[in-house]
Amino acid sequence: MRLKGAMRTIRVCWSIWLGYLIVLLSLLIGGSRSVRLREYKFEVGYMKKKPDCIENSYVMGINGHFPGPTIRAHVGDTLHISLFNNISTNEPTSIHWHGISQYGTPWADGTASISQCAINPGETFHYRFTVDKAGTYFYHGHYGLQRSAGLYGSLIVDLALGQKEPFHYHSEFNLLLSDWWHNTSFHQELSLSSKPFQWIGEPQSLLINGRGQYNCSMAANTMNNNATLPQCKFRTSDEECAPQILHVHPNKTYRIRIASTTSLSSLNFAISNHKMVVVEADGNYVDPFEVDDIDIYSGESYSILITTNQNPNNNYWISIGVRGRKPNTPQALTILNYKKASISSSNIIIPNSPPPITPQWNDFNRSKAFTNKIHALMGSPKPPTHYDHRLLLLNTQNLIDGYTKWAINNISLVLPQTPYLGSIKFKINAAFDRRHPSENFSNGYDIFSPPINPNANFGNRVYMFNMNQVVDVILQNANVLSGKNSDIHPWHLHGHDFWVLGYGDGKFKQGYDEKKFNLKNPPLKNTAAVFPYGWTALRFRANNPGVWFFHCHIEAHLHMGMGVIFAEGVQLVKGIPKQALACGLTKKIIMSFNTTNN
Ligand SMILES: O=C1O[C@H]([C@@H](O)CO)C(O)=C1O
Repeated sequence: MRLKGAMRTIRVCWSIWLGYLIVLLSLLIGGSRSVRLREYKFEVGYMKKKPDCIENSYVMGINGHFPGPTIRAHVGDTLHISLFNNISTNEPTSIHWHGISQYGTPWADGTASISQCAINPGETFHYRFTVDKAGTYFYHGHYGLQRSAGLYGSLIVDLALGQKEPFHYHSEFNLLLSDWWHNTSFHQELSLSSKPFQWIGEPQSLLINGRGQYNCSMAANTMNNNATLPQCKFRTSDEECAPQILHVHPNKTYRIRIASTTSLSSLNFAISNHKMVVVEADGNYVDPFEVDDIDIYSGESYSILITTNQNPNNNYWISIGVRGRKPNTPQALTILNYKKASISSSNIIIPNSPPPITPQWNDFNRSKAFTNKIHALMGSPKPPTHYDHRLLLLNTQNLIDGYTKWAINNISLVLPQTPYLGSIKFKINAAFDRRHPSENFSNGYDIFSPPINPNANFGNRVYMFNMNQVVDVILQNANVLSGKNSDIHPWHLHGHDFWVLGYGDGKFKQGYDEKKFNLKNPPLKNTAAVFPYGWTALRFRANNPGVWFFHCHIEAHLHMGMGVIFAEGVQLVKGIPKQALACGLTKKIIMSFNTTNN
């Protein structure tokens, strides 16, 4: 009896301990999930590749991969990426995590001369930051023209475990779009910086996940250029440049994440016979809307849903083509393969109808109609109804000492040697021009004529905001130097999302045009286009202590000075790692600290 009793007691104790153990384990697992640290080692360097099937191309890759490895994390995770500069051509580097707020870690934003010192060859920089919003993002080089050289990759943030998206899908694909030149980024840099200036021209190829095919027959057909071109290669394996084919099952819903890291091109994305429902833009949910195709500007990302409800015995084209600039680049193509339509590594069924035709490049009304369909999903944060600070930023193409540049309110940005984050925090006046930059431009400026005074100045002033101020930015487009054109410029803000309050044609009329602002359900984005001869109105709250780049996401335009610097609450920034500021005029100061606790 006694023995039985003792056995029972032991069993009860065991089950209690087992219970404790399970709770402890689940806490440990659960706890570590909510604060999971994800570590990556990135080694940046050049490698020989053929992104568009042309031999002897050199791309900037990571760990031998182009595009770089996809980072996938959950909301709340901390990423630690140690970035080793192994670039053999003696170039510094830095990587920007596009769309990530960097709240509390502004030194990890990856902007050389702004948030950190450029990383020299042989050095390792440690990026540590938390991802706080689910969505489709990417990362890319933010030094020189390294994005054009191929330094980019995807960054996907999933919801925290247990959370649900406001839409349903069976499976997903991830497409990172880019453009590719046969001239190296060195050549491009040289031609943009020389006197007389030489424009880089349109890209030779468009790439989907780093793969394209230069001037092959199918793609070129779509440009009515049906010469005796090489066959496009659609085999699924053994061809380095063969496109990644999207294999689907019939009657399912798929999420396709699409991000554009193009250096120049505005793109149109379409899938033959399939409607798409847009559900996410730049990491924010949008009120779902159905379209046949989407426009996507450099720096933007979308998620679309498609339903595979077409004849399952066929395959369907997926295409991207150039919009917004007179195209001189064939479409990039891949295939939506219904698993029933047989496919083997050597035999792919080419869709039986031609690829979708990219809409007219200069049908800007069509572009605006798409953009105006994007609204925030109900329940998204609403914009404040009033602003505290309004900037009117006019972009012009100018000549400075005979060099062709872009200027904002007559200043073409040249970054200083010392990162602003350090020089503002430690009040080093000599590091940059402390005067207030201009918040407006002349009332009489005629945006439809070439600049009357094409001379602008170089500068590096900073727009300083008080913490939590509501800032309006009106981007105003204008004619270029030749007086014959006005380009599209996709503007990207670091450190914040902004509400896109509206777009308009012509010159922004203060006191009148704001009556048309959408304050009800404007989308939150981090990149928005300003259309030719038009304006775009943005609103954001300056609530992220740090120094933030705001610039045209066209790599060549940024290189030509098309950007401004915003700063707020820099004195609140704590714990900047020494290595972020160990250069220029902050080097001595930062090295004298015992710890990172500045
Ligand atoms: O910045 C640019 O310069 C050229 C052209 O305006 C002058 O050559 C072009 O197409 C741009 O986008």
